[in-house]
Amino acid sequence: MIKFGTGGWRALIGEDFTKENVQTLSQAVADLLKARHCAERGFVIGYDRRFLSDKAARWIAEVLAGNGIPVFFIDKVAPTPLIMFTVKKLETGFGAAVTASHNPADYNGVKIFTDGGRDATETVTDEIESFIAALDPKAVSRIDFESGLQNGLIRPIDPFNEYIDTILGMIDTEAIKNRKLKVILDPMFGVSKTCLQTILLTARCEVEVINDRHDTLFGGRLPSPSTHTLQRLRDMVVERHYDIGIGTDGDADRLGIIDEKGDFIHPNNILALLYYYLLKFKGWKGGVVRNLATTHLLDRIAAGFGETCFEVPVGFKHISSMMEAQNALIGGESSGGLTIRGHIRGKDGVFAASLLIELLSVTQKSLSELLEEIHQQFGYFYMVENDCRFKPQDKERLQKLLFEDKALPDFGYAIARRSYADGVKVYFENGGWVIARFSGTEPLLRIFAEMDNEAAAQAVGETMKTFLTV
Ligand SMILES: O=P(O)(O)OC[C@H]1O[C@H](O)[C@H](O)[C@@H](O)[C@@H]1O
Repeated sequence: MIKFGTGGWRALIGEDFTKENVQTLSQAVADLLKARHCAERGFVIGYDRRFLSDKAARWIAEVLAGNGIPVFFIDKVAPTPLIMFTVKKLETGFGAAVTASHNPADYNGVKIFTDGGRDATETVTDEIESFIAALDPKAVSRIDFESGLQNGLIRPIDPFNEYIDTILGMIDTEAIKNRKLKVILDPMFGVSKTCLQTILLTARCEVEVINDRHDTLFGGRLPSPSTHTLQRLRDMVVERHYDIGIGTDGDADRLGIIDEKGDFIHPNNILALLYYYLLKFKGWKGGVVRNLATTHLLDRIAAGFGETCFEVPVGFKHISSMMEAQNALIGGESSGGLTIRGHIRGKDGVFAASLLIELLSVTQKSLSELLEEIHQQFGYFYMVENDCRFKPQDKERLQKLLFEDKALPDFGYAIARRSYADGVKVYFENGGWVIARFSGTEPLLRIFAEMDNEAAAQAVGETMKTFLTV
């Protein structure tokens, strides 16, 4: 079965991620391009370092070329944001990355991109799913990859320089050169190294890279930057006195940061740091877009500068749409993805990391100092995440309880309102909140709680978890 979730189609290799399904999906994409009369604009394809990614990228190219659609093929492992950037640059209108992003190693998948280098909206993925439903698997048209190269329908491209130079053009490299930062990079066996290392070296940072060999098992860890998965990076930052440690997820659209003390900077705080920096130090104007499981510290910063914070469901496609509608300055999620106005409309871990390096250089402050400044000014926010696995037979019970009965436990705080825009979110009168929602990328129920102190956030999260798991 091919079903799109929060960020593209992801499936277990050998179960649903099969050659046949990849070809079926590609034929449906070809049908969509023809139906929308944009087939002649072509299609960008790139892939990450996962098991079968390079082969699956060729399977997609063969079907699109078999349908007469010109394919721009990035024939080396590439960060997802670079592929999105290429969709924007070549104005193809559509493109795809073979990746399962931060999922476990036995997954792979396909992300579909649209105009301006952004994640396909639900309307587009719903349309692809309906083309799949209507498709006779025997009706897949394909040509061999080699024939596609020969007849020119498949064109190998190398957009690395343009992407790297564009990012270098967007950051203050002179300020970075003067600061002479010591940076350690952990690509988590993924694809960020070439771009990020080149950018940092060009800006004369001292750079060390760990975990960069090709290992489709990601060193046995989940390729998702977190306080646990970046343990080695944390140790090295402290032992070798780096100014910053940068971790990127499997396809480099998300990032995790370790500060000079070895502390993991939560993506919520990365967003707060960058938004505050752009407003205060660069004097830029504009609102911020966050999903409903991301810190409300952003609302406070926005209000402090006379700006607005916009809330959307989880999924970067929603962030992109709202950023566009509101011409917002920055948009991001607590899961570690962000972008800013003027860059691609999707999240970019390489760009976000480069901007943080600029922030360190321009402000001449450490991340922890700057974060303290923000907290002193706008208050303290603590978020806890309690993911729980549920058995498939339990999903129905949970859905009924939460969305039909609309039941809730007693959290001990007065409730201001609730939202059912994505899962259930309860907003307390004191500014705190808790959310429970089904992940669209993993078989998990995600529970997040944010309060003004850690103990309260833990307690609220636990109350929700106990209520749902008994
Ligand atoms: O919480 P989930 O539904 O698993 O989504 C977690 C994340 O997955 C992907 O990376 C999406 O691109 C993000 O937009 C989303 O925040």
